[in-house]
Amino acid sequence: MSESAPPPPAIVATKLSKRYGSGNTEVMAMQDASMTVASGEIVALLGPSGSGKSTFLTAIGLINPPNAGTIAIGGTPVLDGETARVNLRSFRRQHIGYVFQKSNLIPFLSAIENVQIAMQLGGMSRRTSRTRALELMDYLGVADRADNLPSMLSGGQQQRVAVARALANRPSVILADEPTAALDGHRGRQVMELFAKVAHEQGSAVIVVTHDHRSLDVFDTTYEMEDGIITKQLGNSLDDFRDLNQDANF
Ligand SMILES: Nc1ncnc2c1ncn2[C@@H]1O[C@H](COP(=O)(O)OP(=O)(O)OP(=O)(O)O)[C@@H](O)[C@H]1O
Repeated sequence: MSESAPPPPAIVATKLSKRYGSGNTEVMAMQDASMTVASGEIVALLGPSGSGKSTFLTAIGLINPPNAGTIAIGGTPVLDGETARVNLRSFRRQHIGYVFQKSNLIPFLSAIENVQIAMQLGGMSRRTSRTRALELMDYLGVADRADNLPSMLSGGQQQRVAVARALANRPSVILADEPTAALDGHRGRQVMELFAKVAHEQGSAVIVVTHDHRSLDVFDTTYEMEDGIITKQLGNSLDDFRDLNQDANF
């Protein structure tokens, strides 16, 4: 029996750089930032304010292209510097789920309609999208609030609905920018555990930007960003311990 090639990593970001402004207002927000994330892996990106985390995440999310570097998602080259290799809007809708710091739910739609709309934009019928939205909301523990407006939900419930919306189109990549910033420690941890569950059970690659060091144990790998530069910290995976042992000449 011939061995089949391993699947490509879900995310390969190579040497991403981004400059804002010019002359004396120039800021080098990201410099040669690289990261590879496997399907089913959940990664934390830490770093002080202004270190470039959102710049990196929005580049991977195909919202804010880098000036230089390449991004491949699931083996497909999508960005080469500022040049798009695919239709970014439809690629993003199909493959990437994005969760912002605030839930950004549409205030005049019910919770379930907020989830459905992500699928209906992709052409799914109202009825099918309602069934899937209910399943997702059940998975996330907010099905009982499906018909409430966002203003009637707690911050944690709103963030769960936002996560359901991000998961709606079964993205292979989920990106979350400080998703627990508005939540207390307990609810914040619940949301982080949810992301880990989605990564490990559904095989999505998940990157979470966070300042919350209390939930770091849910992540497989931790990266730190400082002055636009990313470095990998020791992960929890076997490979990292193997690497460490090799470094120490065991
Ligand atoms: N649109 C922009 N125009 C000019 N400068 C920007 C822009 N966006 C970000 N910057 C600058 O780029 C640098 C990196 O910002 P970024 O928002 O990526 O950092 P961050 O690590 O996400 O910060 P925080 O944790 O405070 O959200 C900062 O110096 C910031 O002021």
